[in-house]
Parts: sequence; C-alpha cells; structure tokens
Amino acid sequence: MITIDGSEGEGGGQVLRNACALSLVTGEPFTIEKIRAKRDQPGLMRQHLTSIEAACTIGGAECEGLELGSSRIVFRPGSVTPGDYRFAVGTAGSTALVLQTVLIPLALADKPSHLVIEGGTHAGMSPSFDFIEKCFLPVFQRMGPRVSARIKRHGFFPRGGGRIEIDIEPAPLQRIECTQRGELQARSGMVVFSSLGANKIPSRIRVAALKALPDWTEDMIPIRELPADQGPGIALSLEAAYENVTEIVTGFGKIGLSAERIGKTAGKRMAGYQASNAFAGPYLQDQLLLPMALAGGGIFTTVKISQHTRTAADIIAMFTGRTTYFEEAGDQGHCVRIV
Ligand SMILES: Nc1ncnc2c1ncn2[C@@H]1O[C@H](COP(=O)(O)OP(=O)(O)OP(=O)(O)O)[C@@H](O)[C@H]1O
Repeated sequence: MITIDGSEGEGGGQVLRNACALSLVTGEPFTIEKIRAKRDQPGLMRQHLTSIEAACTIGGAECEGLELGSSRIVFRPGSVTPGDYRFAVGTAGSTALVLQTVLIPLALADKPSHLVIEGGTHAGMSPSFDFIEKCFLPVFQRMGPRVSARIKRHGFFPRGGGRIEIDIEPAPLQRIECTQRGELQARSGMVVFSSLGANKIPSRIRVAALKALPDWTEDMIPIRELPADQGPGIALSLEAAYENVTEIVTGFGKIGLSAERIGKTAGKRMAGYQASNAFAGPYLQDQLLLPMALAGGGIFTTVKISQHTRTAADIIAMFTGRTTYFEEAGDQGHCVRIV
C-alpha cells in the first residue's frame, strides 16, 4: 500500500487525480492523508469526489473515506472496464479534470469507451475544453490512442451545466520526443460569452489582449455569443499553432475581475510562450508527465517548471519507480526527461 502525504509539494487535487489514474493502471492500492491540507477549504470538494467516483466506476475500485471534506481516503483498484459512462460534477467543477482521472486507464483498456462529462468547461484554475481539444489531446494521440472530444454546451463558473463528449480508442502508449515545437503556422482566438446583457465586456477583453500581443490583429479574435441558457459567463481563448504543438491560453471571466485584467493576463501569457522556444507551455507540462511515464519514458522542453510538474513527478515515482530529471535547456527553457 503506497502512502501519500497530500499536503506535500503542490498539495492540491491534482495529487489525487494522478494517484487514482496511476493506481488503476499499475494495480497498486494507495492511502492519501492530509488531502489539500494547505488549501483554504481543505479536504475533498465536489469536483474531487466526482473524479474519484469516476475512477471507482471505470476501475471497479473500492474507496474508503469518500465524502465531502474528507482528509483521508484509501483507494483499492479493481480491473478497468471500458464502456459508455456519464459523470456529472453537479457544479462548475471542471469536466477536464474528471477526464484527466479516467482518460489514461481507459486509453490502455482493451475496448473503446464513450464518455459524457457534465460540469464546467471554461472555469478558472483548470484546463478549458479548448486546451484539452487543441493542446493536450493532439500530443497525447501521438503516443498511440485515438481520442476525439466535442463540446455540446459551455459551462462557466459558478453555474456549470456544460457538457463534453469523448470517444477513446485504446492503444499502447508509445514513447515520444517533444523537444521541437516547429514553425508557427497560425494564430487565432475567440471570446465566447453568454447572458451578459448589452455591454462591452467581450470587446474590452479583446482590446486588452491585443495590447499585449502587438503583432496580432482584431480579426484573429472573433466574438461569439452563446445561447442564453449557457450563461452567464465569458472566456477568452488564444491559440498559437506550431508544427508540432498548439498552445492554448485561456482567460476566464470572474466576478470582480475586470475585462482589462482578463485580456491583459491572457495576452501576456501567450506573448511569454511565443517569446520562448519551448514545446510545452506552463500547464501542458504537468499533464504530459503521466502519459509519458506510462509510455516507458519520454522527453519534452518547457517554460519554467511548475510546482504541479514537480509534484506529479514525485507521485509518478511512487507508483512506477520512474525518475524525472529537470535540466536547463538554453533558449528552449527547460528539459524534462522521464526515465
Ligand atoms: N489555464 C489552464 N490551462 C490549462 N490547464 C490548466 C489551467 N489552469 C490549471 N490547469 C491544470 O489544472 C490542474 C489543476 O490542478 P490543481 O491540483 O491545482 O487543481 P484542483 O483539483 O482544483 O485542486 P486545488 O483546489 O486543491 O488546487 C493542473 O493539471 C493544471 O495544469
């Protein structure tokens, strides 16, 4: 039984999701204590419960301590059964983070799966649907499995109500090298919003983003109004497509956060990525580590190493014995090597 101190490293929900995925793939049971101990609201929240419940459902796993606010769980994996599943977070908790928990076990199963996940699709502090579809999945698919993702409804904070559908065709994970992002091929973006009334928030967000991206133009970032029942909410998505990877930066609307701040922050993040020569942006890096480790190793370049990535490397080592090395890589930022 592996024992994890959930307060160590980044100390958030990602530790739980990675541990569940790794446990289902390796068959190793685990206990995690002090779950999210340093967070303002420690213990399991709704979105973490949904992710662990999803892992139990697809993996025939048993879990003790599975309740809201719980600070300790014991997870015993069973065998993964591919099939048709529907998971609903019930809040604006991220659909992408539920997917992060079950994708790899199902991608390594012996038959295809179809998933419907309901909750947030564009809610802060998590991958947006656009990020999953255009940034993460294309790189993941290069490792073997075929995965298609569709958004049926947007879900914003705090209401949620979004819906995504995922089809997974399993295949063994192959080692890949992600050190060159290649030439820039296209830049684009989109502001999506719903139920904001007649105001200038969408165009103010766009103007602020463009100020941080002087060589981008307004026509690259159209504004799209969604049906009123998908709101209220707003998100900006910026996309830079290189030959080998597409970076997606998302700006999430939030009560109390000005349109200028949302646009400027997202624009600056995209400008930062474009100025670097790295393959993976700040969020792809921790999400790439797990499939690479399960593919038997891998290598990628990235911008500054995040605490999420260092923590993911520690959890991966506990379940697989694989070591992750972080090295400086000159104009390519940092190199991450899993062996
Ligand atoms: N803007 C973003 N774009 C893409 N991915 C993101 C973005 N923001 C966060 N992520 C990803 O979402 C995950 C967040 O994990 P984290 O543990 O911080 O969240 P959590 O489960 O909500 O837990 P907690 O509330 O404890 O922080 C990480 O894998 C991170 O890479």
